[in-house]
Amino acid sequence: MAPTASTEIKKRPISPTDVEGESKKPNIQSEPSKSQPKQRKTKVVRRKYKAKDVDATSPLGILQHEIKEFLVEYGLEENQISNDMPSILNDPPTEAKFHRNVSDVEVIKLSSNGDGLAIIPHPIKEDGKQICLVPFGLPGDKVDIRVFKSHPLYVESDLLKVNKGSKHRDDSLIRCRYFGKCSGCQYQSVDYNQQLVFKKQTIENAYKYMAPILSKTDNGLPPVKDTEASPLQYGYRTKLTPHFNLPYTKPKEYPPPSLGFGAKGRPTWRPEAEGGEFSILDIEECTIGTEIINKGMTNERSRYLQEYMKYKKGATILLREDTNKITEEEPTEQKSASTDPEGSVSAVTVELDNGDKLRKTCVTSSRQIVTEYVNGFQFQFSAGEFFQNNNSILPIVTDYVKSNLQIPNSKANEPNYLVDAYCGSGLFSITCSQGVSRVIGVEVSADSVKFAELNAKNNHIENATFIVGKAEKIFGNIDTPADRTAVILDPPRKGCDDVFLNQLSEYHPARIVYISCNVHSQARDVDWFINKTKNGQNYFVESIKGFDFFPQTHHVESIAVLALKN
Ligand SMILES: C[S@@+](CC[C@H](N)C(=O)[O-])C[C@H]1O[C@@H](n2cnc3c(N)ncnc32)[C@H](O)[C@@H]1O
Repeated sequence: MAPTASTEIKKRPISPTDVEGESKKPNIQSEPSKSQPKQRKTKVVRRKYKAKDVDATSPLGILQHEIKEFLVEYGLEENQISNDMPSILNDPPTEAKFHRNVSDVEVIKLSSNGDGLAIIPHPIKEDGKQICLVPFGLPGDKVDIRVFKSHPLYVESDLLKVNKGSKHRDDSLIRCRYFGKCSGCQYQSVDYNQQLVFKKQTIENAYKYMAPILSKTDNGLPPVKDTEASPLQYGYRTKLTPHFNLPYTKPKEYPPPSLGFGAKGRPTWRPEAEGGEFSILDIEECTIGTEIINKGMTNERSRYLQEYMKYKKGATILLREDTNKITEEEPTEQKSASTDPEGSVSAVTVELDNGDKLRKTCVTSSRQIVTEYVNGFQFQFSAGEFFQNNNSILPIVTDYVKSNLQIPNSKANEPNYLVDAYCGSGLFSITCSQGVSRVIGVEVSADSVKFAELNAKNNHIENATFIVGKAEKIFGNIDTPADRTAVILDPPRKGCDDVFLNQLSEYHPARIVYISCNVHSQARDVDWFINKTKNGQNYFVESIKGFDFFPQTHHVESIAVLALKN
């Protein structure tokens, strides 16, 4: 069904959007001439380059640090690597010189978002160089590329051909027929242990760039621990969201637009990769998705192919795994879930080592309640709300968090407490509740708090209470003695704000366990907390460790533990 990729190397059409920050079309205006009223004179307005705002903890923000490091390592000045954006925008011959093919480029290192980084000759400056992003490039690869997009201090390219593979490259490991085109995975051609090494380096770099004070202080940071492997390296993702766009002006009849995930450039290095030549790839299966999620994808795809003409605009399809225990006594509750073309609910049955049998289905409605099991605890939540996406690693992560909450020098029977900021539907509050006198969870989503309360009840946890509110306002409501309280932080990608970190410092808990899906905002927050808040200097970073929630991708979850100095 998915069109096969063309092996021809197509020249990208020159487009205004191929220059960062420039989106306007050339503005050509006509003005009446005073002397000859009938003749029209054309005035060409030059297109201006305007840089986009970049979040400092996003991959583009981190790229600025990586570029600076390159300049130092290679003894280059900024003016040697800079690109003349007004000329690229306004002068087609210059543009053609920049957006060109370059052969036998050596990939030097990996960027924080898993792209290779290379240095190539500058197309205009005699002693100049360009810093180039090479998607799917690995350190040591020798590759042919096509530069297609310019930015003031770097360029972007498509990978055309791998001439000599890096020592880390083994393309026989690739399992996905879309790998090389899909923006989801970057590391399928890398041995799994090496992926874990790359992720450890990402964490080390994140602290180097984003925690400048701690990383320059003797004993400011402990060595980053080895990254914890995911028990499942494929077939682990319990949620996927394929999407599609529709044409702006719809003819009476048109073929189904592709349904899948975003494409990564227009590479030709894997001519066998499927998915078509679209910005959204046409995808029928995802190798990192669980078996039932892939069944759901097949079902929803065939439904989409029948019904796409009924949609008014593009949409995202939710695929969320729902797990229910099969018991002899009670029949499994029949919830609505993705059905095959014959109308039967698709299901997968799994038998665990302890003899428990689980029935998995795929839910597509964001409001439907789904269930997951972690370390013997049952969790329910709305399919559209946040829940971690890799169930296989959650027992390891929750055990690790729990083991790091111990208040030092505790005497037997002394009460201790747990505050779980950004608690969602109670994952850490509940899995860490045993051995703690009281747990208080705080969460901005009232829906998630409703489920946190339900999950505590269903798991017979009686020492947990949950508050709907912003973590930034939490400390007015917390009455537990700070020296007996550990705090878990698990904020969204953007991290914690200064208001929250100042209050946390004022509160002065005995321990802090900071879990993050964006190690760059974590590193920034840890540096700021210790060096810029009132009581921050009383803490030290006890440990930093990565957890591989997303094998085959560049993503890494990081847990930092902060403890009070003696
Ligand atoms: C990364 S999730 C972690 C959830 C939970 N710890 C888990 O593992 O399932 C972050 C959570 O923070 C919540 N959140 C976002 N901003 C918040 C804020 N300002 N105060 C409290 N919670 C917030 C989100 O709704 C989301 O549930």
